[in-house]
Amino acid sequence: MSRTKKRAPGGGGGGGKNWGKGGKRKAPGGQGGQANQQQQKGNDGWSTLDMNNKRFEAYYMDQGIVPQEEWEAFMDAFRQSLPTTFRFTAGKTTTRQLITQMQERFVPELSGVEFEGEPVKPPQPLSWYPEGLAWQVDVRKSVLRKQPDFQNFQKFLVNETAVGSLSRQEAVSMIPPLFLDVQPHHLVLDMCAAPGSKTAQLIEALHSPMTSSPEHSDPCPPGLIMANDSDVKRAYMLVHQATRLPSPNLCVTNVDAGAWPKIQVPWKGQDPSSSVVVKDLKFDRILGDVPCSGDGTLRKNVAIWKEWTTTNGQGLHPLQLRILLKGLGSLRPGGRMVYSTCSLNPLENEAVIAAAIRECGGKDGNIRLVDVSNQIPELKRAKGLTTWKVCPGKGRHLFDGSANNMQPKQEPKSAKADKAATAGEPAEEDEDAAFNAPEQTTHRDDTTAEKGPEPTAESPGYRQTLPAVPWVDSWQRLKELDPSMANRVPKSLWPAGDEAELGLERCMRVYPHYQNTGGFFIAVLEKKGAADVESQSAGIARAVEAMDNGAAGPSYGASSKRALSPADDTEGQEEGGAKKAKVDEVQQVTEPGTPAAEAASSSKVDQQQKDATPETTSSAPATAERQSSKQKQRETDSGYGLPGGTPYKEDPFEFIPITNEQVISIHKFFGLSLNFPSRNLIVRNAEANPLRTIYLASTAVRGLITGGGQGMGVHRHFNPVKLRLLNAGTKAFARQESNKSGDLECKWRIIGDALPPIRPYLASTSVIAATLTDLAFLLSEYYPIFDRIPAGDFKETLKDRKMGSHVMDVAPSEHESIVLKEGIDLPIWRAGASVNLMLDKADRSALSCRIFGKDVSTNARMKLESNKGAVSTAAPPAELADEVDTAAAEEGADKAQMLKTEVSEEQGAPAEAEAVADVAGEAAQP
Ligand SMILES: C[S@@+](CC[C@H](N)C(=O)[O-])C[C@H]1O[C@@H](n2cnc3c(N)ncnc32)[C@H](O)[C@@H]1O
Repeated sequence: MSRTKKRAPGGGGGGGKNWGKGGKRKAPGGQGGQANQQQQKGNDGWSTLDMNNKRFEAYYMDQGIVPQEEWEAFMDAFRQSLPTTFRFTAGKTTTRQLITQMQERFVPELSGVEFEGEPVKPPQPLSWYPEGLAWQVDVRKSVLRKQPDFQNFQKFLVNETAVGSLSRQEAVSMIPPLFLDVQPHHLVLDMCAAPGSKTAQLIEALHSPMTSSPEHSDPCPPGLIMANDSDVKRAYMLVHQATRLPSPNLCVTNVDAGAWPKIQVPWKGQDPSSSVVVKDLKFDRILGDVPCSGDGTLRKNVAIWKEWTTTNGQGLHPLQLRILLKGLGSLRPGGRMVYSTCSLNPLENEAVIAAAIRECGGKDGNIRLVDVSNQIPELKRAKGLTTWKVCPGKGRHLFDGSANNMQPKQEPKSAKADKAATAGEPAEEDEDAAFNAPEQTTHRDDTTAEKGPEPTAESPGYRQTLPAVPWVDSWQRLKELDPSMANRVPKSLWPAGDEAELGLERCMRVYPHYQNTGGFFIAVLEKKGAADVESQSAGIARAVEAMDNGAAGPSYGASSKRALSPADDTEGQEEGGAKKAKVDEVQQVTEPGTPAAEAASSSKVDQQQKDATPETTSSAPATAERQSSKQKQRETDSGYGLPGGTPYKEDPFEFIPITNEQVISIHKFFGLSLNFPSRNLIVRNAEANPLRTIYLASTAVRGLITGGGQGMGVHRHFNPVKLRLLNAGTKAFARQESNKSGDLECKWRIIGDALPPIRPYLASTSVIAATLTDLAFLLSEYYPIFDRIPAGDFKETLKDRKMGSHVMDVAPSEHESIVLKEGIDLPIWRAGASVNLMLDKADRSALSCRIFGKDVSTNARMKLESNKGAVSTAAPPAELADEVDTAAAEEGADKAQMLKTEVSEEQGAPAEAEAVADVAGEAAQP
């Protein structure tokens, strides 16, 4: 059998030169030279691990996840490193330019490049991703970094990633959001969102559904994206990521999705005479990209080869089911939820989907799997399984006989264990360790081996060379064999016979050999009901507007008080006769009297969840007793969380009164039109006082923050406490200190990232027309005093403008034979005698490379000069003596630094900065 670059059946994959040089070594079992005994080692140190795991092969071969004739291609693909894949941000003004740059510059530049003596295919768009937005290069990241041929391309990727125009993301990870079909008016929940690759796609889709064209982008759509993660550090990663894709519609929360709370919001019907009432928030779209064993990521996380055991997946099943049920309970009729994992294991996939549908009433209930087989037809995928096998825990002790011929024991385990204990014999569980131990036992005896060549992976005899798996036919059978084990294992792991009826074939399995990717599982579920039911975003907006106009707010009354007890507040919110999705739903899918919920809570993962998330099921008084007075004091000092829950230390989210003098000065200076959503401006202090940063939120976000009734401690509103809200909206205005502050009419500048949502409301007096020549000057000039600005309209208009923040509107134009095809808006600061482009270093470099094909910014020049030992030491012109600090402060600060400063100054504790630093090295997950 050749272990070569066999082209994958799915086309497009497997054949690229994206793996290291294969070395062969003698297999532990003594039969060398086969693909499954291959060791991968590239000259860039790709991996020296043994990429074999016979238990893995035996387990999945028995599950029948791919046909025998594809087995070799399937396993072979897993042993190769992943290609590099990335996506351009949909709907940004730069997106089309960047795609053109790929086509016209990098595809030709990288054609004919070789790696390890073989040609590498030039970058190509992923055929199944809309609008040519996603691309693939058939070399792994480390090669891109090290090979000189890729240097310019690598720089391009780094620059554009830093400014949010591009996201590196594994191809399969891009799939789930595509099936959600997010629209601008949708209320969207991403239940397990960190580190945020898919959240980014959801944000993009909300603003510009699957398009590369900025004309169809809505900078402040009616919908909402709520990105949640139960791990607080990872949730702060989401906050950090959000700075790359600023959106007024984004909220970041930090709760256990398996105990997703009921959220109340103000709502008003379409009838103008109706009053504002309270509604439970129902989402139009939900993504449940749940925690999983991750064996579909073998190509990236090579340690899994060694660590994988048959029990990896099943411990997560209860948590996955709880999260899915909570999601389905929070969906509006006609709403859609996508459940996904990067695991191949049916126990984490089809078994979870089937149990959830059953729990919601089965095939006649209110949840159905959507047939998406005609959507994204270019994406090759396999159907979901309608049957699978279960090997519960370390089940080997349940059997007699050789590993290849397991017979159920004659006596139930418990009786035998008792006897053994009496006789002082070792516990039989030791045998399980043997099955799951790293050594791989092959079961061809030596005589067979001598008889002929080893069967190839695609021949029927191959399975005999792998260990047997201790499968148990049903939960009832397990109960007969080992009642105590059965008590700890959920019945919902096993197929119940109704899988085909439930439509499990509609699930999707993506395998690595199909299109040179990792492995992934995706299921699209829908809550039955009219798909055209109005999104709650419209009712929330009507309610918020009515309250702005003096209508009475809703009465949260007793329900709000009840919500103070988290134990009361975790029940499901089904409509239309669906069963309630309770926190203990796992219990309901097991044999009566079987405490499967115990199994759930005894699983390691669950325990970790409990450690990391609010104790939402504990009783308040009991917890209060446990708290030391010191801890109580700390909580009082730093904010409040739910009683008994993790303290919630965030500064409050306060909307600034529109009568605030700073808001009035912003309105006047920028000539904002009357329909600018001034009421949606947030600050992070209890006094609602604009000190350094003002955030802009969408109306749906305002409804969410102000809903839920009265808050606690420093928090005026309850929802932020309940959801442990970490971030809302996007930074819009920053206070600009200047030596000439006294002369400023308005001390606030527009933050560049927030230009898209603010630009439509700006008066023409805040915008200054410019050309590419003016932009080239501002990018490359150390001291951009008025006298040095190229003669023209920009210079003349600028001189007449007031000191402060303006927008430079660069029209399509030409400079030194470089053509700018599409106009761009950029923030500038008009100082006393100079003007500055208000972009940080990364933005300047990226902009410069994108337009001029090289970095012409002062930053690059400074680097170059310092390398040559000739840094410009010329003093700034006298005109700038009292204003250089304004420019330098802005230009010198990169985003991360700005973020840290702002966080530590505004939030008292630099929690976000710390979290970002802690997780900085973490690679984006699929
Ligand atoms: C597979 S990752 C999600 C990847 C993410 N969707 C992306 O595309 O970047 C699973 C995430 O779930 C989070 N998680 C684990 N248990 C959770 C729970 N009970 N509730 C919410 N999030 C949870 C983990 O912290 C982890 O960040």
